[in-house]
Amino acid sequence: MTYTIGVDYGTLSGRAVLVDVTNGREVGSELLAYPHGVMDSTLPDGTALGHDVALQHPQDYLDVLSHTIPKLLQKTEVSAEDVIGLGIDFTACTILPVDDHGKPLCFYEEHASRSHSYVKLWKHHAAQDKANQLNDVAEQRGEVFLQRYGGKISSEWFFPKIWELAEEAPDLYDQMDVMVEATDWVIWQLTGTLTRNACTAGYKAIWHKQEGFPSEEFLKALSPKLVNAVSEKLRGPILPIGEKAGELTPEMAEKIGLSPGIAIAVGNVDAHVSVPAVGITEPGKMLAIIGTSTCHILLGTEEQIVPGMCGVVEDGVLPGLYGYEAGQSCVGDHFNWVVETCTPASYFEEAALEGIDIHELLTKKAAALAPGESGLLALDWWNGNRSTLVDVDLTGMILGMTLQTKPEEIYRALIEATAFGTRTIIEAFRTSNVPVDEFYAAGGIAEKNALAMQIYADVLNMEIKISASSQTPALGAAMFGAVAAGKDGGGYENIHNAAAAMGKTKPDPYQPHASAVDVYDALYKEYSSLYDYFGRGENDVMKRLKHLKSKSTPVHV
Ligand SMILES: Nc1ncnc2c1ncn2[C@@H]1O[C@H](COP(=O)(O)OP(=O)(O)O)[C@@H](O)[C@H]1O
Ligand SMILES: O=C(CO)[C@@H](O)[C@@H](O)COP(=O)(O)O
Repeated sequence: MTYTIGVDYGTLSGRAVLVDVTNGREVGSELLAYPHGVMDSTLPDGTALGHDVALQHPQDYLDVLSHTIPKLLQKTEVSAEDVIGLGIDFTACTILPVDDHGKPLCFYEEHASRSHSYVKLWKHHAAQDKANQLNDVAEQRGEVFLQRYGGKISSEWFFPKIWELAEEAPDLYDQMDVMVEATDWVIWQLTGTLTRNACTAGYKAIWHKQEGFPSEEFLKALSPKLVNAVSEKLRGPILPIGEKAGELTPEMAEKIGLSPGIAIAVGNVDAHVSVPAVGITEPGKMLAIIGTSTCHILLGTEEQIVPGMCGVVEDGVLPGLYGYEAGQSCVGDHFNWVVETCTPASYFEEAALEGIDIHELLTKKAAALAPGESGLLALDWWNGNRSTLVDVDLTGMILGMTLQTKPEEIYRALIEATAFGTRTIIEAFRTSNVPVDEFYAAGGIAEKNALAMQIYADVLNMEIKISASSQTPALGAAMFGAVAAGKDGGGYENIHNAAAAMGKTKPDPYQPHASAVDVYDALYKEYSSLYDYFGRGENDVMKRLKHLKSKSTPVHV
């Protein structure tokens, strides 16, 4: 028997999964919640943090490896000699400043109380003003890269974050040797060598296989301080996803209980790594990872500009293909909002009596409604619109409320709105000559909510295949570990072969129901006209309301 390990670094915890190389069977898993969690109010020494700051401690990432892997082997009684490879995936853009030995600046005692020496987590939003300025400068200069990112660079990405560091802590900026994605930093610790991955370089740091990173002139136009941001601070070879980054060093092998010299895959990202885990290796098959928010990943054979996508990157998902990413900022978050804001105590009592979760109760009641029966139609912009409008200032809306409207009707209308949002994204790809012929879903909601998946099948008029794994990213990472080991090392020659043997979806995909498809076609037309009316400038009432809100002074009585 041979095994591979995938480690999935999420926002709050890291999970290692041991997988059988021959068939993708998940033999066991171990999780460690990050001891420092997300630091958004104070640093470990009590130093207070400002608004919109979200940091992490890199020691937690190393602790995940040294705590979970030895336990995993012990629990499953698998010998370290039988593990041939390891892959990881991470949230992104999650970056940290390090010295020339890869030591994070926050590990220096003298920097322990300086927020800029820590990891800036993907949802660190304190660089929004930098993102706004960057977008203005890029637009004025006619930078072509903007089109590849739906017209806007997000404050969550690399350049706004490094600019924030350069401006607010210039001495740390000078002291750091390189700024590195956490996924690449962990791989560096495992192999002893710095490599960067094409996925985060492309989607988060505006890198293009032919054009490279943004030019020095552009960086100088942002700030003279950033002129060396690419030549020095982003140094390091960029490897395509699917390659081997190196081999496990003896020191790390000792710490994490694996054999020295096993293959370590190039770093990867949680959404993108999931694609082969459901067996996708070719164009035309979209995977949606549906949870708190949704990421859509799709492969194509050519680089096309798709309005409002998050990015297109050659080799960014699988080698030899273009990977496209799009997304919806608010999905499960809406459903939670209904639970917390629109659901009376009697529903909670009923759920407790039935011994089910409140989401399950609302879903059960919503499932008893026919499509269109509630008379409601919603716009799913509770947290802005990521694709296709790329506008964080848009807000949500529910039309058709009456005195008879019930919580389960709102719950269902929001599920429908997220499905309409996904259909809008699919149509944007199709009209831009990027085919979407099949639809796959993974993530918490794909697994837990059958009604939501049936609604998606009906709204999209497509079969929906569900990932067979409840740990899809970790499975994907483990598969890349087996590919890094190679065929001669007991793994696979390439990710295509690994996906064929190890990737899986559940039997019995969701099928569209013809009668529901017709009703949803009619509702989608209405959704689209509201989408354009409120989202494309015909009526900017959402922005005017937001503006008024920001100007108003609260009245306290
Ligand atoms: N049964 C359910 N049906 C629909 N949404 C649910 C259900 N249970 C939890 N949720 C929502 O799913 C989201 C969590 O999704 P999950 O994939 O588990 O996590 P994450 O996206 O953070 O990785 C939360 O927003 C929660 O409100
Ligand atoms: O942005 C990406 C991927 O591009 C994610 O890593 C980031 O949104 C975090 O997602 P999760 O909260 O882990 O689902």
